[in-house]
Amino acid sequence: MNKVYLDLGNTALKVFNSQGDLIETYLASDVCWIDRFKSFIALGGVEQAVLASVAVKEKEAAVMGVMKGVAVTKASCAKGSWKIQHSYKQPHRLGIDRLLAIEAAYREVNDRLVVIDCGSAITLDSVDADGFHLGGFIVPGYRLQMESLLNGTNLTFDAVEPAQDLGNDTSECIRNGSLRMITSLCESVIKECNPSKVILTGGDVNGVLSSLRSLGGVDELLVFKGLKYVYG
Ligand SMILES: Nc1ncnc2c1ncn2[C@@H]1O[C@H](COP(=O)(O)OP(=O)(O)O)[C@@H](O)[C@H]1O
Ligand SMILES: CC(C)(COP(=O)(O)O)[C@@H](O)C(=O)NCCC(=O)O
Ligand SMILES: [K+]
Repeated sequence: MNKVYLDLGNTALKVFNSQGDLIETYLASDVCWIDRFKSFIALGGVEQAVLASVAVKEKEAAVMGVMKGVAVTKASCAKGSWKIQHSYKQPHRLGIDRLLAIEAAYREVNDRLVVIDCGSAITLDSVDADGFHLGGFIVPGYRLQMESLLNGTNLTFDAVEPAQDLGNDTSECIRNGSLRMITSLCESVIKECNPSKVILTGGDVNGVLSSLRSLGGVDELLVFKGLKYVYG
């Protein structure tokens, strides 16, 4: 497996091989995650890596520190040939995971699209038929919404599955409220942008936010594919 593709988000580090198989996942909440990643690299099979990182610099430095001896290419909007032109006033400020996801999606759809990434944060990005990034939205992901209520109020609640209905106890009101808020945001953006395709990605699309899958297609490999398209 000589070359790997790394997606370092605020919650997870995902390692893909060149075929797009997810071969390792490390959650930041796991105290030993960096040691486990170190053991993986110490196996010696990895010679090259392409890294997409939006993590805090300490976490990124820890990942880079483990990869001494590996030739690492760090993805950035300033490096590589992109089909997406974007709208950010300061281009380097756009999260590289967002840029890679819309790059991959646009290369496949070649038309107006909306990409929704449900991870630590939820991002929505709109692209026109010419590959121009019209802009987007960033809101706290589902877990962060729960954490902010736990941290900022006296509320306690259970881990019930969220649904779209009105809640009849505190837990239902909170969880369903967040799901409803996220769903409504997605629907209103889709309505306004009128894309020919909506693509959903990010860890929560397979779990707590799986009801969003009715809004479009799902592609868990968008960031990987973007890395592969732009950096080979
Ligand atoms: N402590 C945790 N234990 C289990 N799953 C978690 C934990 N924290 C986050 N997750 C889940 O991990 C997934 C991470 O999503 P992902 O899109 O990879 O996030 P990011 O790109 O922000 O790192 C989400 O489904 C999230 O709910
Ligand atoms: C918005 C994000 C925090 C999402 O990160 P994630 O949920 O994938 O961990 C990340 O794309 C980021 O740090 N972006 C930089 C700011 C911006 O895109 O405007
Ligand atoms: K995200």
